[in-house]
Amino acid sequence: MDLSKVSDQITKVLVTEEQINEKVAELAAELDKKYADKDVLLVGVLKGAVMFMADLSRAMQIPVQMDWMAVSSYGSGTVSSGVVRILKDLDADVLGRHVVIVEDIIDSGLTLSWLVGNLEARGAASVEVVALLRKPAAAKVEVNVGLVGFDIPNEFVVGYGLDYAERYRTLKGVAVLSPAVYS
Ligand SMILES: O=P(O)(O)OC[C@H]1O[C@H](OP(=O)(O)OP(=O)(O)O)[C@H](O)[C@@H]1O
Ligand code: HPA
Ligand SMILES: [Mg+2]
Repeated sequence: MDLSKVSDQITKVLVTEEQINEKVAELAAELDKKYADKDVLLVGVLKGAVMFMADLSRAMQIPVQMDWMAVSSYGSGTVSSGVVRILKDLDADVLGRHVVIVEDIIDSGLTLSWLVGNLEARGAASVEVVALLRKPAAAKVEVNVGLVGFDIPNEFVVGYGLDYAERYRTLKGVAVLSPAVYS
């Protein structure tokens, strides 16, 4: 859906569809170079990373496999609970494989720091993170991120996979949600 359809529910467009496309191509090229001769498993974090995973994986020119995990720390609110739950685990065994976690956003960092530790503990050969968005001012824990698309301000955003109470995921760009929608 075009951002213009919800102009009354957002305060600012942060990243346009065009900017996302350009950045996804850049990130894919970097991953192609880095993992040229490696057996790569892209791990998408449901549901937010669905759009990013679909675009990033197709922009890559090396063969990769995809798998998915669903973890949740937000529920229907706008602040992380800090408690990470596995809602759906991987189908693949990551032992000895090069894992690239594909995330839509690093906010507090709690989800990813937990996830990186979890996959390392399963014996992955390497675990790297590629995130489209990051909120540096919201970090509660440091996450060692390999690649980041855009650093954004500490405001609640929606679109390109990111939701508020399961809405707005299908927007083509990323925008700041008007506080009037959730207060
Ligand atoms: O850095 P953090 O503060 O941990 O926040 C980031 C995580 O929160 C969101 O997921 P959410 O739990 O909302 O699930 P969803 O992807 O299904 O919307 C987002 O997709 C990240 O996975
Ligand atoms: O700003 C956000 N928007 C939507 N989902 C999120 N999950 C973490 N941060 C965000
Ligand atoms: Mg969410």
